[in-house]
Amino acid sequence: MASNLKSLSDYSDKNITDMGKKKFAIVVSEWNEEVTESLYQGAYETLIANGVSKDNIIKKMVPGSFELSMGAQWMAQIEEIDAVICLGCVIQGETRHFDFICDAVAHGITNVSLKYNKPVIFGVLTPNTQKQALDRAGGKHGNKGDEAAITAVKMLGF
Ligand SMILES: Nc1c(NC[C@H](O)[C@H](O)[C@H](O)CO)[nH]c(=O)[nH]c1=O
Ligand SMILES: CC(=O)[C@@H](O)COP(=O)(O)O
Repeated sequence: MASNLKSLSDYSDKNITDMGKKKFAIVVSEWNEEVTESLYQGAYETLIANGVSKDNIIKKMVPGSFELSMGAQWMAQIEEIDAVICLGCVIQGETRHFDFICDAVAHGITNVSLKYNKPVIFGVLTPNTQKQALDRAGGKHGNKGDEAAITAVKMLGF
């Protein structure tokens, strides 16, 4: 369902299990930092709102979304980490570079999740414009960071 039909920040909080002892890593891309920092704030606040301790949230930065897979792997291999949330924003430019980054990071994050048998959440915006990005990072379509965080919480309650 397109984001303009369902806010990224709307979710059911039914069946959320106790997150008091769960540890989360949030890996954030530095590219489009205005957007990714908003995604991080959304994810952080959503984790806290669902019972996660501030002391159990680790933030790590990577240069760009392409590096999210590597950052996710370095965090997922830490036994104490229960879930990894990857946040990025890849904005379409003039060339096909966008396609290669988006494809690589989607497959990379999936591979890390399956390799370490832990939720590794794809919280990466792939808009055509800066406006579309801002609309999905706390704007009219909600915050993709909220969605990524509640997805991690729900997966830990599987
Ligand atoms: N254009 C965007 C990038 N590009 C950088 C790549 O992610 C990567 O860091 C570089 O290719 C070196 O490996 N990254 C984003 O996150 N968003 C963009 O719009
Ligand atoms: C997604 C990108 O890497 C992109 O911003 C690069 O821009 P361009 O395709 O115009 O070189």
